[in-house]
This record gives sequence, C-alpha cells and structure tokens, in this order.
Amino acid sequence: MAEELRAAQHEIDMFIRLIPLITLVDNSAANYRRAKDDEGVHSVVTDSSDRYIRFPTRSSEFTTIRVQAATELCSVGEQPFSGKLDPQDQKIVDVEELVNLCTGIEEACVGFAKFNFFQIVDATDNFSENRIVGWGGFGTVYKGHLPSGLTVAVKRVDEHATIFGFKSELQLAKLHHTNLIRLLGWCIHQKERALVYEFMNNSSLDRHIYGTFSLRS
Ligand SMILES: Nc1ncnc2c1ncn2[C@@H]1O[C@H](COP(=O)(O)OP(=O)(O)OP(=O)(O)O)[C@@H](O)[C@H]1O
Repeated sequence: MAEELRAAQHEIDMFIRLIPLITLVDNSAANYRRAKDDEGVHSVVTDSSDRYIRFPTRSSEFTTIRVQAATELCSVGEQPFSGKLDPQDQKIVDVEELVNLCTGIEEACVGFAKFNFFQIVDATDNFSENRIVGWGGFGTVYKGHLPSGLTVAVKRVDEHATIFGFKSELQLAKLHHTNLIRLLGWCIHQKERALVYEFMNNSSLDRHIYGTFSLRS
C-alpha cells in the first residue's frame, strides 16, 4: 500500500513539473499562429509581447522589424533603414529625410534645383491628361512648359511608391553626359513628390526601336 502511494506521489510530482513546459509550448503555438495570420507574411515571434520580426514572402520585398510600436524598414539582410513607416499602411512618412537628401544634392550639383509645387502645377496644366507622355515603374510622366520657355518632363511619383525609386533617380542629378537625360529638379509638397527632367524630344529608345504609338501631345 505504502509502495503504491509512493508511486502515485511520484507521478503527481512529475505532472506538476511538466505543467510550465506545457504552458510554454501552448503559448508559442498561439503566438506563431497569430504571427502567421498577420497579412500573410511569414513571421517569427521573438517573445510573448507584440515584438516580432516579419519576413517577406518574396526576397525582393522588405523585412519589417517591429519592436512594439516602432516600425523600421530595411532591405532583407541589411541594417534597418532610417526612414520610418506608417504602421497602418506601410507608407513612408518621413518626408523630412527625403527633403534633406534633395537639398544636399541641390547644394552639391549645379543645375539641380528645387521647384515649387505650384510651378509644377502650372507647367503641367495641373497634371492634365493631355500632357501625359508615359508611365514608369513609380509614376506618371507629363510634358511641362516652364515660364522660361524650357520644355521639361515632370515625373509625378505615385503616392504609394516607395522612397527607393525616388532616391535612385536622384543619382542622375550628379551625372552630366550628352547621352543622359538631365535631372533638373525636385519637388516635395505634402504627399506630392515630383522630379523634373529635361524633355527628350525624340521619345524613348523603345519607341525608336519598335515604333510604338506615341501619346505625346
Ligand atoms: N525626360 C523625358 N522626356 C520625354 N519623355 C520621357 C522622359 N522621361 C520619361 N519619359 C516618358 O515616360 C515614360 C516613363 O518613363 P519612366 O522613366 O518613368 O519609366 P521607365 O524608364 O520606362 O521605367 P522605370 O520607372 O522602371 O525606370 C518613358 O517610357 C518615356 O516615354
């Protein structure tokens, strides 16, 4: 009898020791499910708070590292990028950083200038459809006329386009070559982002090669 009681006591002790382990496994499973449900993005839960790291489903996308309320953007495998994201819709909200970048380039590059938004509106006839000359990966391109008589191409960046396309186009400001289109200026006004280029009258290379229909007015 005493032997049986000891065995029962031993089993109860074992069970009590297992309870924390079972709870831990259960929490991890719940957190993993919660992270997986988050916008269909692969996630890894780092602890039981709302700290987690989300990985993209495609390698070309960004990794979002969220530590509680703060969200930062970085390319896969890189250090977090300093631009901040609006956690609601993942839009870039740190316009200040872009303005600083443009201003810096403006100071360093002769012929690259800031345009007032109203100059852009005037030049493109308020982004008239008749002025559209093409669409690119991150915006619509309009033919514009400046008061000086210069004809320009105004690239109006889509509201939802990321900061990266804009940043890489800015590199053009540093390059001056007869075979390269000149980047003449920039404009950032509230949600609007635009780049101003010299207008290339002879249309794009693919139109020369394939002779496709031109929208140019
Ligand atoms: N400086 C320019 N002068 C005249 N037309 C232009 C000029 N820049 C762009 N376009 C027209 O607008 C179209 C879109 O140009 P954009 O540079 O936005 O995109 P892309 O070079 O085709 O692609 P991506 O955005 O991926 O670089 C071009 O195909 C061209 O027809």
